[in-house]
Amino acid sequence: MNQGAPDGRGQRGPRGAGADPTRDIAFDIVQGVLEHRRMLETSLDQSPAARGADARDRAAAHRLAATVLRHLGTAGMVLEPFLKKEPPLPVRSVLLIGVAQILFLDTPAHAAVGTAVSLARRRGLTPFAGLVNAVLRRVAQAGAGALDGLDQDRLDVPPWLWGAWGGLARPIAEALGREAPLDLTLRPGAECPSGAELLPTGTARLPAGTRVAELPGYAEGAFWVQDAAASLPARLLAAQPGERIADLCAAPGGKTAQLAFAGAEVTAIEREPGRMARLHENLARLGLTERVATVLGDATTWRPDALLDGVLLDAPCSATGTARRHPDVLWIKRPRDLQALTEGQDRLLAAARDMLRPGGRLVYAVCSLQPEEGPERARAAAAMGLVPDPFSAEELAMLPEALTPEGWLRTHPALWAGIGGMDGFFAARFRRL
Ligand SMILES: C[S@@+](CC[C@H](N)C(=O)[O-])C[C@H]1O[C@@H](n2cnc3c(N)ncnc32)[C@H](O)[C@@H]1O
Repeated sequence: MNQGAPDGRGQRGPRGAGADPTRDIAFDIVQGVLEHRRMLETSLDQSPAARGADARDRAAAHRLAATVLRHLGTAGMVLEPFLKKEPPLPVRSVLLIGVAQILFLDTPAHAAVGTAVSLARRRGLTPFAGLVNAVLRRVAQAGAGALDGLDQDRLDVPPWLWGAWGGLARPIAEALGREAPLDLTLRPGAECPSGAELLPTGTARLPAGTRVAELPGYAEGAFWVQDAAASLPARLLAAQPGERIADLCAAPGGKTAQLAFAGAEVTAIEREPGRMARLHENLARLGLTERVATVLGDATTWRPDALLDGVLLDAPCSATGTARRHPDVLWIKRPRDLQALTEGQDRLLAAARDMLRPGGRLVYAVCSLQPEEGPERARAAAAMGLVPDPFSAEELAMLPEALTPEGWLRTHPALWAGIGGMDGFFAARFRRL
């Protein structure tokens, strides 16, 4: 029965002969990312094949599509010698799904080839079914040897990002080749879930692929999903009980929750209604609904009734620091996107400054590895009259490698590589005069 679906489940079954929701959904995702430059998650949500699919099929398709995107450059290079001319993009997507299964997932080669041919037929690509069969058979014959001599790290990162990451490019690329673990921030007093490793940040770490909603304690709000690095910016704002703090770009609310559990009076501002709904769900699950005020609106124009003690600005950014979890970002973002993002970051920085009382603190953070969104924005903030308030070695004693000479936080996926790495974050702290 096992036809080698990436989650080890059969291709056929109660859905009827020939049904293969995992690969159908994965195809929609890969096409959504490569053809329409839509994010992986958005492509999954919009996949016609995903409608009505069960959670396990969706999860398996997500993993398969993410594997394609994580190895996109390498998989393309593997196909190169076997293609006389460039096939149409949908055919290429079918081939990439086949290559990912043969070389990067434990799918038996005959199943990877056979299911790719069926996928091509179901997607109206029957004239190319022979090509798919022939090319993937040759890839399967070559096996791991197809990867000989390929610089996979280099191939799987677009050149503009490789250049921008400088000396860190290779270690980061190596780390991006691996799936990210599941990191959880525990509510105060909650126990570490069984089997989890407790990290120096206080984060509980579980293996990649763990389903959070199935963990005991999830429904009761004992923890929330938050990468180890993502837990640092809110902590570095050092919110005190009773302080008035705004979290300007709040959804889905991981940092809002940290601030609220620290005892601050938190106002969470979020512009997107759909994301605000997720923030509300998370606050409800964590029992924080009564303790956090929420505002659906634009943080560049919102102003508090009275000046604040602190502001956390977790600004929208290129999100290249999250590429381990979202390998699509590497292929969707373009250099020209940075300009609009940095202009938005500056508008938010200026708004944040104007919300603070004299002496009030601002932590600016981005989950980006790009210098334009990190150090260059910290300098722009200083030019706006915000006074740098460097992080100290004591504050970052659990992660001294992340403290820069300027007193900024700079994490990247190759830090803690031996225990699963972390997302790339930049953060800097300021005070208002
Ligand atoms: C990086 S995410 C925030 C993640 C969040 N801080 C957390 O830790 O869970 C950025 C969020 O800012 C929101 N956003 C972007 N521009 C905004 C604006 N001008 N005003 C309010 N929210 C905004 C986006 O919709 C998105 O939900």
